[in-house]
Amino acid sequence: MTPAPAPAPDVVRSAYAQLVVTDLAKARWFWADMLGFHVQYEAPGIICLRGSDELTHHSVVLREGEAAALDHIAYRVRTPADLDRAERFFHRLDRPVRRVPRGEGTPGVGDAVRVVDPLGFPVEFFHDIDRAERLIQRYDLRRGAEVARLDHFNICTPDIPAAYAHYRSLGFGCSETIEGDEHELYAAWMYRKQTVHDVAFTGGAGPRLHHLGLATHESHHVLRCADLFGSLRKEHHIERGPGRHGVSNAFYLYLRDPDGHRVEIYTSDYYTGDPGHETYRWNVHDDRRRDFWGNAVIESWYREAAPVLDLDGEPQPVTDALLDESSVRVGADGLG
Ligand SMILES: O=C1C=CC(S(=O)(=O)O)=CC1(O)O
Ligand SMILES: [Ca+2]
Ligand SMILES: [Fe+2]
Repeated sequence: MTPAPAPAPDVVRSAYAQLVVTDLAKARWFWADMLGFHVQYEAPGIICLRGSDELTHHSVVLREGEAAALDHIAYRVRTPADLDRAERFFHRLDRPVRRVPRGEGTPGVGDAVRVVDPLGFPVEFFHDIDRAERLIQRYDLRRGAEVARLDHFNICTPDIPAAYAHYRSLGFGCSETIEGDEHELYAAWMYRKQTVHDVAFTGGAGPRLHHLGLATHESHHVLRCADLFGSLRKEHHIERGPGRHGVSNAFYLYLRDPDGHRVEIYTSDYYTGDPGHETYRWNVHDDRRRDFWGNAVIESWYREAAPVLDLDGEPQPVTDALLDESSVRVGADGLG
């Protein structure tokens, strides 16, 4: 008899991502100088970064290594007791689970639980993290895109319904979906904090990291970011946009860092915190779903994503997609 699922940990929000980059100096230029992250901590081979609004140690960690990859994504949980819940929850699913005491994991983070979730992603759950100086009104320190905070993870996975079911079992709400005529699920946006998403699923070979969503306060920060890359003859870092999303209604720009890690500069989505918040469902044939103005989605955005590591730092094998949205002939995408 299948044992009942253990109570889920109480996830507060998507909190940080640790990326492997092959040249820390080049990455520092992109993430700090161009995006405007503040360097909270740096030591040989590692940099911890945070946005202007963030009051904890970091939201992005760059670790130097041989090949670009996602080391892990991390969710903050509400209480220390939620670490035990996370450990039991994923043990019950017969998934790899590892306790990481403060000092043995990511700098600034307290005791943590790391797992490989049922989708194959390396995920950390933590409660304690060092506080950091309030920079919210230090306008004198803002630069580049002036990123304010990490907003979301977007992950590539071959089985969107399985991803949806897993995150529902963790208590995530669903703000928006992209569905076929028979309601087959192509993509979903899911949340714990009271905005459009903490995590979203893009159909494709996986487990792979599609992008990190970084929030700025205003659309002019998104535009300035694009202008800065253009001015410096670094326009090749711009992959998609600027534009207005259908899903989320956010104003966006997608960039690729020196290792190809994708980031989204993202602003002006909406509140989802009331009881019974209703999911908004887009049809996969609606040209406005991914760009509200009907602009095509560049093929690399559907095809390219970063590999992820297991708990021992080894790359995870990927499984091909079950559904391929880019093969759905949609006028705006125009992809065959
Ligand atoms: O954050 C996002 C919000 C919307 C979209 S989409 O391109 O509009 O589907 C993509 C995205 O997941 O990056
Ligand atoms: Ca380009
Ligand atoms: Fe996004």
